[in-house]
Amino acid sequence: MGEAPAFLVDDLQNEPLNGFELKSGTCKTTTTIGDKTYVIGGADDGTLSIEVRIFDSSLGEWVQPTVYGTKPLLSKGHSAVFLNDRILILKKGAKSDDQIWFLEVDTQYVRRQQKQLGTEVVAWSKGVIGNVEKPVVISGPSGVGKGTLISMLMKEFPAMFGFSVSHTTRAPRGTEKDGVHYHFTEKSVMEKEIEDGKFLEFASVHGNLYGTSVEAVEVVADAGKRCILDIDVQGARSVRSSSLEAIFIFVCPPSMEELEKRLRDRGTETEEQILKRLRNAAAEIEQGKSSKIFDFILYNDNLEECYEKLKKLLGLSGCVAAPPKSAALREFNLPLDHSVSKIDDKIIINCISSGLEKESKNLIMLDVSTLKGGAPGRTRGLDFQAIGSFSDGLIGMEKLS
Ligand SMILES: Nc1ncnc2c1ncn2[C@@H]1O[C@H](COP(=O)(O)OP(=O)(O)OP(=O)(O)O)[C@@H](O)[C@H]1O
Ligand SMILES: Nc1nc2c(ncn2[C@@H]2O[C@H](COP(=O)(O)O)[C@@H](O)[C@H]2O)c(=O)[nH]1
Repeated sequence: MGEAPAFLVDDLQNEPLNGFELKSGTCKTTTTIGDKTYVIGGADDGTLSIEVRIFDSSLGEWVQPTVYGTKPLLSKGHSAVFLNDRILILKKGAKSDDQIWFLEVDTQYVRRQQKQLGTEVVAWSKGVIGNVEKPVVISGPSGVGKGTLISMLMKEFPAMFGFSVSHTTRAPRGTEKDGVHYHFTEKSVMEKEIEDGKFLEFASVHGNLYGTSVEAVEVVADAGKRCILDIDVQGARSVRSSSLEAIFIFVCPPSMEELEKRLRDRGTETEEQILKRLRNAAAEIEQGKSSKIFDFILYNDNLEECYEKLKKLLGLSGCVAAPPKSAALREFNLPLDHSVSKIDDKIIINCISSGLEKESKNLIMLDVSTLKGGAPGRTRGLDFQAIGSFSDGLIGMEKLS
C-alpha cells in the first residue's frame, strides 16, 4: 500500500481510455479491470524495469503486488491491451525478441500464487512468436539410458531440440562441463533461488538437490527449439501439475540386472552411490508405470530400436533433419509511432512511418487466439501478419514470414 503521486491520481481520474500512455509523460499506461487499475511503466525511483502498481478503487488504496517472472526492461514506452486474464504489452523501440510481453493478472498460475501468499500477485511472461512444439519430459531410473537417447536425438536434430540444463548440487563427473551438462551449484545458493521462485521444479534425488530453473526452459524456447527435460519422477510430477504443457515419457530397463550392469559399466558412481541408485530404481519404475504422470512408456532394451520408437512418438520417423519452422526467428519491428486496437482475438497495430515526401502506414495483425504456456515460462503461439500497407490510398496484402 502507499501514497500515490498526485499527478498519477489526476491522470487516473482524467484518463478514460485503457492501454494508452498517461499524459504525465512517464511512459506509464493504465488498464482498468473491475475495481483495479493496473499502472504499468517506469517507477519513479530510477529502476530499469517496467514496474506495476495497482489502484483498488473499492478500497481507495494503492496496492504493491508481488511480481513473479523476469521483469521486462524499460523501453521508450509501450501499449497495453487487456485480454481476458492478462495484459498484452507491446514495447516501443525494443529489439524484435523483446517487444511482446504479457502481464498475467488473473491466470491459473497467478490465482494459485495469490492463494498461497494471500497477497495481490501479478506475473510477467515474455511472448514468443510462433508455435514451438510442446517440451518433452524424459524420466526413468538412473542408468536406463535417458542421456544416451537424448544425445542421439540432439545429434540427429540439432536445430530442432534444445536441452534444459538443470541445476544440481552433486559434484561434476570427469567430462561434465558447468553450464553444459548441469549448472553445478552450492546447496545454499540453490535453496535461496528455489525460495525466490526461480525454479519450475526441484527434487532431492539420490541424496542431492536437482532442479529445472524457469530460465533453463525459457532459453530453449527463445532459440525457437523444442525443450527436452531429463528429470526424475518427482520432478515430472511437479511439471505435470505446472502450467508447462509437455509430453511425458518414462524409460524402463529390460531388467534390474541389466540396469545394474549399465550403471556399473558406466563407471561414474562409487559402489555406495550405485547401490543407492539401484534401491531408488525399483520405486521409480513402480511409480513411472502406475502413476498417471506419463503419456508413454518406452523399454530401452535394444538401443537403436528404442531410439526409433522415441522418434516415432515424437512424430520424427523417417524425418529428414531440417531446421524447425521457428517463427521465433522472424523479425517483427514495432515502430515508436503506432496505435493499437483489438478486434476479437486479433490485435491490429497501425504503424506510421514518415518518409521524406509522404507518410506511409502499415497495418499489422497480431493473432492471440492460440496462446499457449505463460508464467512461469514464455507465452507461445503468437502469430503476426502484415494485413495492409497504404500510402496515397494504396493497400497491399502480404504475409510477413
Ligand atoms: N540400450 C542400451 N543397451 C546397452 N547399454 C546402454 C543402452 N542404453 C544406454 N546404455 C548405456 O548405459 C549407460 C547409462 O546410460 P545413460 O548415462 O544414458 O543413463 P541415464 O538414464 O541418463 O542415467 P542417469 O539418470 O544416471 O543420468 C551408458 O554407459 C550407456 O552407454
Ligand atoms: N527432478 C529433477 N531431476 C533431475 C534433474 N536433472 C537431472 N535429474 C535426475 O537426476 C537423476 C540423476 O542424474 P545424474 O546426472 O546425477 O545421473 C536422473 O534420474 C535425472 O533424470 C532436474 O532438474 N530435476
